[in-house]
Amino acid sequence: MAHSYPLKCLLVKLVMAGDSSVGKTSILRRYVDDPDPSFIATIGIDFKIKTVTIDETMLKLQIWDTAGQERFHTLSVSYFRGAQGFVLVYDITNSDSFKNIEYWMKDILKREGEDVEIVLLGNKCDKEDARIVSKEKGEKLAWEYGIPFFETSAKTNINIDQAFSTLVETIYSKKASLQLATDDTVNLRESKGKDSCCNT
Ligand SMILES: Nc1nc2c(ncn2[C@@H]2O[C@H](COP(=O)(O)OP(=O)(O)OP(=O)(O)O)[C@@H](O)[C@H]2O)c(=O)[nH]1
Repeated sequence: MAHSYPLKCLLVKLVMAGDSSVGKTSILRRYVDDPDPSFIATIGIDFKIKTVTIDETMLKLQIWDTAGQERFHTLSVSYFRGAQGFVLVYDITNSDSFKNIEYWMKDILKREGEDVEIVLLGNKCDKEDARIVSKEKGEKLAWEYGIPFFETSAKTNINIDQAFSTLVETIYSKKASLQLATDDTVNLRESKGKDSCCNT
């Protein structure tokens, strides 16, 4: 019987980052649509799995939802290690969360170097009346960092899929060539057939 599995399956680690209450968990829940989250209660770190297919390749996204509170900062950044992509979030109604993007960027680049993909999200764009950070400011900051930018709403489901798709497609296009040569060293794991990472 001809197998129906795609030829390749790659594991991609993504991390949600940004200040407390900007909406990281809400964005992730909206994207993954998973009512039964995996939760490591003792350390307060949550992750979810979502599988997407690009071309003939399955990508198993392991998305870590870190805590934005200052007291968890050291713990949160410890989960940055080995990530290929970051969803960096601020709240358009909270200017501090926008100012702190600079520090989150430094944390990411300091730990993971330049070889990561990052997407910047200005979340809660459904709250136009309470807006403090203009869309232009968000666009300008993202342009300075050379990363994609979206204004999103986890509440009304604006641009959530688009933001993740952009991030994942960029990772896929850049890593696809590397993976053949370096495999695990770029933390993209390929497997085939019955024990594939995507056949869970
Ligand atoms: N109006 C509106 N509210 C949102 C949106 N996203 C999240 N919220 C609300 O903002 C609050 C914080 O959301 P969370 O998803 O818990 O934020 P977080 O970034 O995960 O917070 P930490 O876990 O403390 O880091 C909750 O009350 C959400 O319902 C959005 O797009 N629009």
